[in-house]
Amino acid sequence: MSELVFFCGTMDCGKSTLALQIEHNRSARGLQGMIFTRNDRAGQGKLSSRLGLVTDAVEVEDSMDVYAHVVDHLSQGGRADYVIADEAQFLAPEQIDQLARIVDDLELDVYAFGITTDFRTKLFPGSQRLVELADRVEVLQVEALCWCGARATHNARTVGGVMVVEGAQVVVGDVNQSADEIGYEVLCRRHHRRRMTAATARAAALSPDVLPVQQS
Ligand SMILES: Nc1ncnc2c1ncn2[C@@H]1O[C@H](COP(=O)(O)OP(=O)(O)O)[C@@H](O)[C@H]1O
Ligand SMILES: Cc1cn([C@H]2C[C@H](O)[C@@H](COP(=O)(O)O)O2)c(=O)[nH]c1=O
Repeated sequence: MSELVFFCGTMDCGKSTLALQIEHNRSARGLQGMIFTRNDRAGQGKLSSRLGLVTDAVEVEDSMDVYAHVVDHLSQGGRADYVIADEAQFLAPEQIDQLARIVDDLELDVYAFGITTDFRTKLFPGSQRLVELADRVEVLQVEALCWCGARATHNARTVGGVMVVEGAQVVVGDVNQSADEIGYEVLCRRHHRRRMTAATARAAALSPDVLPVQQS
């Protein structure tokens, strides 16, 4: 029975790497996948992992019907044995419904990968729809870590290392950006709630307020 699987986790936990591994293992056995992505950091029509691997993919545009795209491909004599959708949080809810239809009507496995929540801990609409529709939701096992060593569960947006809570939901970016750039950092819930990033924790530790007072 084919299924819709949502592989999720924080940023930088290995989702795209797993997508590329699934693609590699299936293509090594002669299967052919249809790979979708949207807004990958490597550019339009790319699925890339921080381990340096990258493959070509179909860029999902706003108005695209992903079900119709696969049907067109098949009806023109193309082959698709399974479907991968990376950065699935950026897909519209209707496009997630189209992925489910690929599973149900075309009987293809669909593997979707994405972060569940944004920098304000709110579900992305595409991820919400995946949680609602997926046959299985798998949380990635390679856990990203907060600066304190706890499992990172949330994504923070930063400017110069300082967490921000205002702004557009979608801003393509990466972890470990240099100062002044908009970047991201994964945090445990405790430190996300306290807005305490690695940089602000370091600054607080160095502050004279928290140094032991020398009595003479
Ligand atoms: N130099 C490195 N050596 C080993 N593993 C690395 C290295 N750089 C990144 N990684 C691994 O790659 C993961 C990020 O993979 P990626 O697929 O890009 O994540 P995601 O798609 O979830 O954002 C990191 O959590 C880490 O495990
Ligand atoms: C938290 C958050 C993230 N994004 C963007 C930043 C990246 O371009 C992607 C996540 O990619 P990854 O492969 O999982 O690292 O999402 C965003 O636009 N808005 C957010 O709130």
